[in-house]
Amino acid sequence: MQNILQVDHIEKYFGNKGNITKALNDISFKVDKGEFVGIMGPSGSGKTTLLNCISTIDTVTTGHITINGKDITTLKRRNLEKFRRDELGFIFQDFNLLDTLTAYENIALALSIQGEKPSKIQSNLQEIAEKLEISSVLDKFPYEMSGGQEQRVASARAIVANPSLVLADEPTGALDSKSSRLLLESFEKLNKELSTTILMVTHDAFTASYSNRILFIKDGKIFNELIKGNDSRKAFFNRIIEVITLLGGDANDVF
Ligand SMILES: Nc1ncnc2c1ncn2[C@@H]1O[C@H](COP(=O)(O)OP(=O)(O)OP(=O)(O)O)[C@@H](O)[C@H]1O
Repeated sequence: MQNILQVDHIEKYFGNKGNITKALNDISFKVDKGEFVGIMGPSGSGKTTLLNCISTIDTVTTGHITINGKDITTLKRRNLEKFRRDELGFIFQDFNLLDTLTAYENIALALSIQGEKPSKIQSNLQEIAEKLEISSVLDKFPYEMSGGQEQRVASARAIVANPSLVLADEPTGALDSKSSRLLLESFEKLNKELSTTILMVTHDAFTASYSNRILFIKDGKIFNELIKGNDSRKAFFNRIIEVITLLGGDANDVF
């Protein structure tokens, strides 16, 4: 199995002498191509910091992160932007679509920046729009769409250029339960049918239950890992709740 992400003994400190927060404290893990991995943990456990370091938005204090064979902790600043554009796709909680562009234009932007031919853009985009069930809203502006449609458009934008790794930060955070389910079913489809590799941070057990493996973080360390294996999503959900309960979390609003 091809390794897409390797995180090696990373640490991240904030602050300075006398007032240091160790946000990440010796974290190591790997993600192979085609995996759908969830990251869970209580508030302040380091999830966002970890995602920011992997997405090259922030830098680690020590350790290494390798994405698709490149050590991003040693990449020069001027190469980072190109690296992000070519290798990573981002899905945020608040969609981040451009208001003045239609859904089609928002998605196509990612490809036109890369210099793709218009005909190639159209065929890639149509295929992904069908998988995400947004073909009928491609001519609409963000204000004309539901939150769920906006997030599926944002997801199409994240994967249309076929990045090595898609990073999602609380992607269902702003969605109602029906839209969340639809979005997660599309993630499942993209992961199974296109082998899209997804790393998703969430505090929500239902959302996490769509992934195939979950890393639990507490106080900047990985303290548990759950693998879905042949479990149904419901059985996996129950196992996630067990871990959370074991840790003293509330099963309703998880962490
Ligand atoms: N820029 C910063 N400066 C100082 N401390 C920070 C900074 N960013 C994060 N921290 C601290 O690092 C720790 C981890 O924060 P992080 O935001 O990664 O947690 P999280 O698990 O994403 O939390 P949440 O679920 O609430 O978003 C916390 O103690 C936080 O206060």
